[in-house]
Amino acid sequence: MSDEINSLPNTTHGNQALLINQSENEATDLAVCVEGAWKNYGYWWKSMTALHDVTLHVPTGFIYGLLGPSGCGKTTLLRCLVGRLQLNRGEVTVLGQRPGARGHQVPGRDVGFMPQETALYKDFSISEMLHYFGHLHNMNRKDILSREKFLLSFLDLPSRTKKITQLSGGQQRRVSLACALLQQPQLLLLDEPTVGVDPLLREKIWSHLIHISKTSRTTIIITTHYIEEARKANRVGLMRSGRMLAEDEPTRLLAKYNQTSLENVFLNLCREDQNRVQQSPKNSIDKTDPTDNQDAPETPHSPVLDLTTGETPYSQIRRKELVKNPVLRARRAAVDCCICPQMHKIYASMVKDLTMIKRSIGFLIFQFFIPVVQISLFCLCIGRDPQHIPMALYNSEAVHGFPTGNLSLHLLNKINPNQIHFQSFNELNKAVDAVKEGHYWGVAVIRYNFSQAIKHKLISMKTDPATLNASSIHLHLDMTNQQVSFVMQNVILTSTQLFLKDILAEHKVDPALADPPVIIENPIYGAKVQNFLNFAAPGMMISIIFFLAIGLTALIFVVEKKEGLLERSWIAGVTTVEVMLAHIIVKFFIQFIQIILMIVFADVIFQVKIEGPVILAMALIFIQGICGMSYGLLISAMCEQEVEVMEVALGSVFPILLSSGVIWPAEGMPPIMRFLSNFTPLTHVVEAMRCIVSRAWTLVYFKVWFGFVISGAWTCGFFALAAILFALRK
Ligand SMILES: Nc1ncnc2c1ncn2[C@@H]1O[C@H](COP(=O)(O)OP(=O)(O)OP(=O)(O)O)[C@@H](O)[C@H]1O
Repeated sequence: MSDEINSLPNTTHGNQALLINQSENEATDLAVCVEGAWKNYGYWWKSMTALHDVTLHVPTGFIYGLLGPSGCGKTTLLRCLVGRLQLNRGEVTVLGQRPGARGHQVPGRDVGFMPQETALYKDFSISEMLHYFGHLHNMNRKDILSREKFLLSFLDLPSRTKKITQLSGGQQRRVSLACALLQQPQLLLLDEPTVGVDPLLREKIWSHLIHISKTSRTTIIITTHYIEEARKANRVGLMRSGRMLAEDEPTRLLAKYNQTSLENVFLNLCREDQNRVQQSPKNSIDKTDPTDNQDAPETPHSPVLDLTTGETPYSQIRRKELVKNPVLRARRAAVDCCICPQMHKIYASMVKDLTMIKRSIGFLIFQFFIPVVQISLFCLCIGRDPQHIPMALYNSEAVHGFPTGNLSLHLLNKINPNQIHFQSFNELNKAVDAVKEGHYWGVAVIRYNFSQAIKHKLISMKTDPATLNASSIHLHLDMTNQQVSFVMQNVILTSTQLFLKDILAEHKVDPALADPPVIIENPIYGAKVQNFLNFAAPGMMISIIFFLAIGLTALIFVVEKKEGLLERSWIAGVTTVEVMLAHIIVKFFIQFIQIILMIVFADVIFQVKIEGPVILAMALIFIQGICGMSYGLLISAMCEQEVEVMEVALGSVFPILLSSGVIWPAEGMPPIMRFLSNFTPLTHVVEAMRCIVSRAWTLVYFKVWFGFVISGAWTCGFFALAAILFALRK
């Protein structure tokens, strides 16, 4: 129950309590009561007022026609009634409580809402669409089927198995109406239900609405552009530019204005309103922010009070007490948010997600392939040593053939041709020019007296500069490619060491003399021969699943939001938590298969050895996938269009990837960047993954469990932010 309303003295509020005098002098309870409603869109100078001090009263069992031209605020008012929009000022009571109040079924089962856009899942059949809403409202299968049968025949719909995409625009609107009528709610809010409907069917729909309003006391608020069809309503409200010009029975309005059509009544009211606005000293009501004007006197145009018969109980409500109270509203919102997720709503959302997947099997297979292709390409293209590096060779000793005892040939034979591929030149200048032209990565130069000098150095222990110079290979390298030049130097250094050992052994000297004074013992972790792949692959596995989850979730939710599907589900009572839980459960299976395929490819085919428990590695990747989903949800809360999603998602991929130490060790970053990298959602998780994969660490190690905790914390943070943004941007 609304706290403020309860606290108001001298007012009688609530579904059963608030009574109004009808023209027939009957006492009728109010299903919907709106008092002094102001609604602004946007902030600061961009703000525009969509509702100006609107008052609306709909007794239970009434059909209320909400009329007015396009843009006058009808949809805004309906969205306030179902709790999708919060008023800036004023109060709304629907079926006795504030919409969205804890435990209230508005939004939820008690309200059937038909939005202006069709808001249907295009790939679903009519039956699947009805079943989705039926499950959301916790209806059993039998009830859903019996209502489905009735609605199909009543709304003149084609076969239940027909897809929404195969229906005409008018038929789609009727399916949308069927979804609103499905659970036989106490309150029906229909935004333009008769658009695109032929006159006969329009008549039938009206008869049905009148029938349910009489027999089951369903309250119906209907907006329409066809002003005359609203004659059938018990009460109409005529709106213009966000203001309620009049609210009364159609016959009484016709009598009061001495007119034969509601169109003319509306014209008269518009003229009166126009004069009133022109005479108003302010004349700038559209720009007024009601929240800045809370102490201003009542506006002179208080049409409802002017045009209804005399004093009503609502006029006793002190408007000033209905002003925005941020603390109270924040407290209310926080309490309302703490709703325990309900199984039937999660189930309905899961069935809906699975149906969507079923409709796009190709896309599902594609989803399985993406991580496999990405990890395979990564393992194939990244981290391997460059091979067959072309190098020029100028061997002075061999220019005129190889003399006996030629040691340069011996040395060159030690160099693996698969790693460095030499091309001999007879002139040094030509070899250097070929490097300058980019044909080779460098020139190896061997002096004419190399063999002699080597013997002098090793056997006779001569170390004068001339001997040292002549006994060395001279490398003139193109150092523009770090990895290639590193491999060239490394290969030539190791081969030379082997060559020296051979020479020493030939001359009965211990070859160990050629070893550098460093002994690399068996490593504590990892293999003696390491490669870049082992370093980068764990990070890549985490990143692939993380970024995939971001993209897919963000796109799915933005499309649903854009097409009004998410809003419709929210009005049917689903919460963001339930939608997300359903998404996670369904994605669990997809992600599970993705992770298995990726690990099999990396481990079995590309030999990325996972030393630790594979299950732990999979669990970490999985949790990071959920983190990606919640980040995707946050992106979808921020963006309105798919293009924006792509921009934000792609815009975050590289900064996160580069600063989290996935590609290059964080130890190589400047201190400030290294500090900042602690605050990316990947850094600690990737580190934990490396510890599991390379060091066989388990959860008893700090770095591993910290990775899990950080991933969970980012997930909760993204999710909370997304929920707040969704609530703020309603
Ligand atoms: N999300 C929004 N942000 C900013 N302004 C909005 C938003 N939604 C509606 N408006 C503005 O509020 C005013 C009322 O819009 P609303 O959709 O309630 O009108 P309507 O009477 O339902 O019109 P129609 O019959 O064409 O649907 C319009 O001027 C519209 O431009």
